[in-house]
Amino acid sequence: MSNIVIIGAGIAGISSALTIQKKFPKAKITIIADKFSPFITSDVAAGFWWPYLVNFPNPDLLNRICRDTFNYISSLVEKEDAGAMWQSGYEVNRELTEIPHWAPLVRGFRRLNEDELNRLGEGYKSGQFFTTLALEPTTYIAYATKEFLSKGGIIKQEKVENLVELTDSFDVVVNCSGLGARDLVGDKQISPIRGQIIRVRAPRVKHFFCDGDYYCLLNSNCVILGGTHDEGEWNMEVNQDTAKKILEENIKRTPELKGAEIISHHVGLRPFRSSLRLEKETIRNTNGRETTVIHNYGHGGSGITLFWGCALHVVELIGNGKAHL
Ligand SMILES: Cc1cc2nc3c(=O)[nH]c(=O)nc-3n(C[C@H](O)[C@H](O)[C@H](O)COP(=O)(O)OP(=O)(O)OC[C@H]3O[C@@H](n4cnc5c(N)ncnc54)[C@H](O)[C@@H]3O)c2cc1C
Ligand SMILES: O=C(O)C(=O)CO
Repeated sequence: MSNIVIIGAGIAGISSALTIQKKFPKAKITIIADKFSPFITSDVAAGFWWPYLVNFPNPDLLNRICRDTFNYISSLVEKEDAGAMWQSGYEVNRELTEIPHWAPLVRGFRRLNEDELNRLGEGYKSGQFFTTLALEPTTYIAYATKEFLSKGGIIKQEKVENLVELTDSFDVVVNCSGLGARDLVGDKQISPIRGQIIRVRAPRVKHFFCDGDYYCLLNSNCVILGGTHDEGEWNMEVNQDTAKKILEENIKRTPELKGAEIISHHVGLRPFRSSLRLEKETIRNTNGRETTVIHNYGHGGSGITLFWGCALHVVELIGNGKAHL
């Protein structure tokens, strides 16, 4: 039986494990990670489907990845325990922007007119109203992990010090280590973009709102207020002044937040890379053994927006050449 390992148990790792398990049902598939949900970056995410702080050089593949992920999340909405939901709202900008490439994917995309922009706040030059999805990562990761284990998947808690060491015992290694790739494979192109958020209870808020500086996004039983984006910042401590500013600025934009009950504060480090790394390499180790390594990391602020399309592409990269797996 062939042996496949996925490094990482975040949204990228667990989804890659599911698509691989579906494609190669006879393979032995193991997820190795040093940290698991609910203590990883993926858990901090609002789960909002919206390409943000991510680069990828192949626009056709990016569109396909966006479409595959959007369609997959929309298929999860009817499943009680998957954590998917629809939400409508406003995205506005202080500069003139083009219609985004993903506009045809979301529902009811409509550009806002000048009067609407003026009513939403000062200085907005363009914007749109649309209906998109949210997939709450912690809920989804639990849902997906249950499916992975039910089909014979194996999970191990361990920090991988050196990826090449795994090539002696695995036919395929899938690297979904997020920001950990900086050390795991010495990739200095990946660095953190620190984000701080607040989870609040605000039942009167019925629309999302984002304007490039701050955002108010819906989840099934809370509203998520953000969104700082500090490049190269590793500090994981909640900054109280930042929290106060996030709350104040969001109340200005969404007055229904007044009096909202604070549930919790969180900090996460977006795994930002000059370009999302979604590619294959073959490693021949010192014993002359060849192993296929697939890299799937560097999703920046869009890990939930891109995860399923990336996981499907991981299987394509492993390729039919491994049909015997
Ligand atoms: C504040 C904030 C809000 C966000 N909101 C959204 C949003 O609304 N929509 C969206 O699409 N994206 C959002 N994101 C981005 C999203 O969270 C990330 O892009 C995504 O979580 C990255 O997933 P990942 O699986 O690559 O990484 P992670 O979740 O960080 O998982 C990495 C895994 O690899 C493991 N690992 C790393 N190195 C090693 C090693 N050497 N050995 C063993 N295991 C290792 C870790 O333990 C972990 O299990 C947000 C991010 C932040 C910070
Ligand atoms: O803060 C982020 O990274 C987001 O994607 C919010 O949608």
